[in-house]
Amino acid sequence: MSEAIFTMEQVTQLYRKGKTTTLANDDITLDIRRGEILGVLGPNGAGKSTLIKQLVGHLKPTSGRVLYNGLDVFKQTNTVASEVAYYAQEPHVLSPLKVMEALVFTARLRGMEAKAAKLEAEELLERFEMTAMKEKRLSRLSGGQKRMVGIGTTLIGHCPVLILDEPTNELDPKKRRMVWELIEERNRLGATVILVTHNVLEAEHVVDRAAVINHGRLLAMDSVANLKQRVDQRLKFDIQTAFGLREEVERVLSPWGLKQEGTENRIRLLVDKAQASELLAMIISRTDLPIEEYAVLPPSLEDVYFHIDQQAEQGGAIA
Ligand SMILES: Nc1ncnc2c1ncn2[C@@H]1O[C@H](COP(=O)(O)OP(=O)(O)OP(=O)(O)O)[C@@H](O)[C@H]1O
Repeated sequence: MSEAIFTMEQVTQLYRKGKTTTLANDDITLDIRRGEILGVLGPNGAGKSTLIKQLVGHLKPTSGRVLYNGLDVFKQTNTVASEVAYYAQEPHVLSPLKVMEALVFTARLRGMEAKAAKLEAEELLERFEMTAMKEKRLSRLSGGQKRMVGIGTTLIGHCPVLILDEPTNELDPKKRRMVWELIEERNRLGATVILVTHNVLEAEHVVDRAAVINHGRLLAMDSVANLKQRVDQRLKFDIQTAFGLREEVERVLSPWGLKQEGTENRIRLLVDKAQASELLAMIISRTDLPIEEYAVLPPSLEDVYFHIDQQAEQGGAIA
C-alpha cells in the first residue's frame, strides 16, 4: 500500500491568457500510494482539476514533473491512457453516441472483446437502474443520467487506476450512495482511486487519505484520522439562529472559537474542549438570543478542511 503509483515533484502550473496569469498549482510535491483512495479537497478554483489533468497527462506542468510508476507521464502516454480511467468534469466527448454505444466503445478502446464489453455494459446499466435508457442518445439524458454514464465509462474495463473529478455532482442521494459503494468496491478489488470532491461529508467515509488544496498550494495531505487529530482538542457547535438574526448571535458567540463557513441562519464554531461546557451553559442561560437549535458534535473531515483552509488564509502555521 505504501508504494507510490503517482509522484508529483515541485509541480507548478501557470495559465496565461492575454495579460492575465493564473498560478493554478504552486510547487506541489506529493506521492499517491498504490491501492489507496485519495480525496482531493479544496474550494472552487483551488487548482484541483488542474492537478488531475496533470496526473493523466492532459496538461504539461509549467515546471516540475509528474511520474506514473516512476516514469514521466509524458514519456508513456499510451500506458497511462490504457491504465488510468479518467472521469472529467467537462461534458462528455461521447455525447453524440447512444448510452450502450458509449460504454461498449470505451470498453473496446480499453482492449475488451466485443461480447465481454457488451456484457459488462449491460451489467453496469442494470446496476445503475438505467437499462431502459441503453438506446437513448447521451445528449437526450438528464444531467445526473449523463454523469452516471460517464461513471460507467470510467469503470468499464476495470482499469487499475480510477481518477474521478466530482463523481457525485448532480446525483440524487440514492445514486450518490451507489457511486460511493462502487468506488469502495473497485478499491477492494485493487484499484487505486483518486477523486476530487466538494462532498467532504460523504467522502470522509470512503477516502483513506485526503489532500487539501487552496490557491494552488498543497496545505495538508494525510489520513482522515491524522487530519482529524489536528482539531481533536475541539468540539463543533452547530447553531441555527432565527432567520435574519445570525449576525446578532454571531457577535456574542464568535469570541468563543474559530468560526467556520456557515449559511444564512447557521453558525459553526470550533471551540476548545476546555471551554465547551462554559459556552454550552451560556447558550442555555441566554434565552434572549435568537437561537432555534444547537448541537455539540465531534469535528468531521469537513471541519478539518475548513480549519486548515482558514489557518492558511490567515497566514498562520497549519497545525
Ligand atoms: N484553461 C485555463 N486557462 C486559464 N485559467 C484557468 C484555466 N483552467 C483553470 N484556470 C484557473 O486556474 C485556477 C484553478 O482552476 P481549477 O479548475 O484547477 O480549480 P478547481 O479547484 O478544480 O475548481 P472547481 O472546484 O471550481 O472545479 C482557477 O483560478 C481557474 O480560473
